[in-house]
Amino acid sequence: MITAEGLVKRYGAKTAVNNISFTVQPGLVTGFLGPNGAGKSTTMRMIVGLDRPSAGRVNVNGRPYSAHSAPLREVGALLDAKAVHTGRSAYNHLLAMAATHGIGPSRVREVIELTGLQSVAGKRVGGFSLGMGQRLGIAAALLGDPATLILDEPINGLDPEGVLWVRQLVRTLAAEGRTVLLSSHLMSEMALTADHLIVLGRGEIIADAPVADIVSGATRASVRVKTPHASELAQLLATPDVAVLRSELGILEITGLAAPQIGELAARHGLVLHELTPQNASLEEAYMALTQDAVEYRTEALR
Ligand SMILES: Nc1ncnc2c1ncn2[C@@H]1O[C@H](COP(=O)(O)OP(=O)(O)OP(=O)(O)O)[C@@H](O)[C@H]1O
Repeated sequence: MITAEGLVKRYGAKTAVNNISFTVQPGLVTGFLGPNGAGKSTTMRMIVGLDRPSAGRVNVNGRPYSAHSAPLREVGALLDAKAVHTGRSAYNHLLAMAATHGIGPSRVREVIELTGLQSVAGKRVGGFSLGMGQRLGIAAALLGDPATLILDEPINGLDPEGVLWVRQLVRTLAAEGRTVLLSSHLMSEMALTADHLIVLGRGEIIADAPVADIVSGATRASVRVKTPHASELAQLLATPDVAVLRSELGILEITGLAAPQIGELAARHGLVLHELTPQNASLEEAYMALTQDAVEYRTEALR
C-alpha cells in the first residue's frame, strides 16, 4: 500500500507536485496518468526515496521508504530502465542487487526465467535492446518478492508479445494481493490493464477513481441508431435534453437518451430500427476531456 499526504515537490520556483494526497490500494492495478510534466515521475521518485518531498509525506507499506531495513523486499521499482551498469551481464547485475539484501542466486534465476531473459542473461547489459532493458528492470523490481510494485512506463519499447506479457504479469501480481502502481501514456493499454486510475495535471490530482467511473463520468455516452425512418425518429427525439447528430444517411448518433428508451419510442411509433448500439466512450476520450486544461506542452494540429 502507498499513502501520500500533502505531498509537495518544488524545484526552485517550479512546483512539480502541489499538495497531493492519495492511497494506492493492494489487490488492484492503479494506473498513474497525466500529460508530460504533470509530476508522475517526481511523485514516483519521492515514493522510493530518490527525491525528498518539500512538504508532506509518503509511506510504502506503512513507513517511509528510507525507514525500511530491506527496501527491495518491500517495494520493487522500475523507474529508469537504463540506470544499470552497462559492462555487467544481466545475471551479474541482478546478483549484485540481490547480494545487498541477502537474496540468493536461485531467486535471481527465478526472476530471469519469469521475465524471459534466459537466453541473454550472460550477455553485457550495454548491448541490450530497449525491450530487453525493460525486462531486466522488471526482473530487478521483482527480485525481493515485494508487496508493492512501481512501474514507470514498463511497456515502453516492448514488442506486442512483451506488452501482453506485462499486462498479464501486473494483473497476476495484483491478483496475488500486491499493490501495483503503473504509469503509461498508452491509454488503450491502460484501459485493458488498470482497475483504478490516479490522474495528475500540473502537479495536482484531477481524478482518483475506478477506470469505469472515469470513462463514464468524463464523457457522454451515445447510442448509434440505423433506421430507414431517420427523419421521423429525429423529430420524435427532439427535446432539449437529447442531442441527435445525423452522421450519414440513415444513421443517428443520439446522446441524452439510453438505448432501451430509444427502442421503445421507435416501437410505439411503428418505426423499424436496423441497429441500436450503445457507443461506449474510450478511456482515451475520457482522458483527453479530463486533462484538456492541464496540458503544458500542446502540439498544433497538422494542416
Ligand atoms: N530535477 C528537476 N529540476 C527542475 N525541474 C524538474 C526536475 N525534475 C522534474 N522537474 C519539472 O517538474 C515537472 C514534473 O516533471 P515529471 O518528470 O515529474 O513529470 P511527468 O509527469 O513524469 O512527465 P513525463 O510524462 O514527461 O515523464 C516538470 O515541469 C519538470 O520539468
